[in-house]
Amino acid sequence: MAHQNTIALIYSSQEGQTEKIAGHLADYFKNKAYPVELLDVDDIPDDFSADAYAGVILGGSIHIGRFSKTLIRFAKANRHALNQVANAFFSVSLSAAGDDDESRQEVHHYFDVFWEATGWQPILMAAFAGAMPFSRYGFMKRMIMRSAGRRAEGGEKLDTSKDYEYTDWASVDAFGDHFIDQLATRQTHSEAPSAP
Ligand SMILES: Cc1cc2nc3c(=O)[nH]c(=O)nc-3n(C[C@H](O)[C@H](O)[C@H](O)COP(=O)(O)O)c2cc1C
Repeated sequence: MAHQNTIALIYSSQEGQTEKIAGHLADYFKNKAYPVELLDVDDIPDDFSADAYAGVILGGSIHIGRFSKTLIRFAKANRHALNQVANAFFSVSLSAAGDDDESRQEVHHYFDVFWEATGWQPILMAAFAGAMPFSRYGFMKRMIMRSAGRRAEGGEKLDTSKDYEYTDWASVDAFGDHFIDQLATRQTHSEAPSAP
């Protein structure tokens, strides 16, 4: 059983950017003296219990319009326990790097799909811009991301010999601060004396 002060940070990542963001958040919380458990959703132990933690954050990336099946399954199975503790969700996608209406609609659509598939409405949510690590892509991913990348980089400027990162780390830190606020509010409420 985890210590009651611990934050569980659970991520699903294909090329490493969501894992990097989750790792960044873990360091951010540790620097503020919160114990953290960083877990890949694919390696979650069977006896995992969300309500053994002070709070749980889930993070997942989008590939071809979808979050990973394991992440969806996990959020759906644990949705009631997640609501018993401080909770948050973040998505990672290339759409979140765009500042046009189409990109914003895509980001909202991904959240809608997540809610519909899991039945879980997290208290705190954020959409972070991801990355295009061309050096990590095989043939198929390179082909897919070449056209998506042209949109992100403005046409022919795209250089597929480079890795691109769009994550705004200040907004990741701000998300961490909002989560700490939520933890503090819950703690205050649970410590408050009950009404006579
Ligand atoms: C094959 C592939 C498909 C993708 N499809 C989408 C997509 O449909 N929408 C989107 O916004 N981003 C898409 N992306 C971008 C990823 O969400 C982005 O690269 C993110 O940083 C990946 O995070 P991860 O490394 O944690 O898996 C795609 C990336 C790849 C490689």
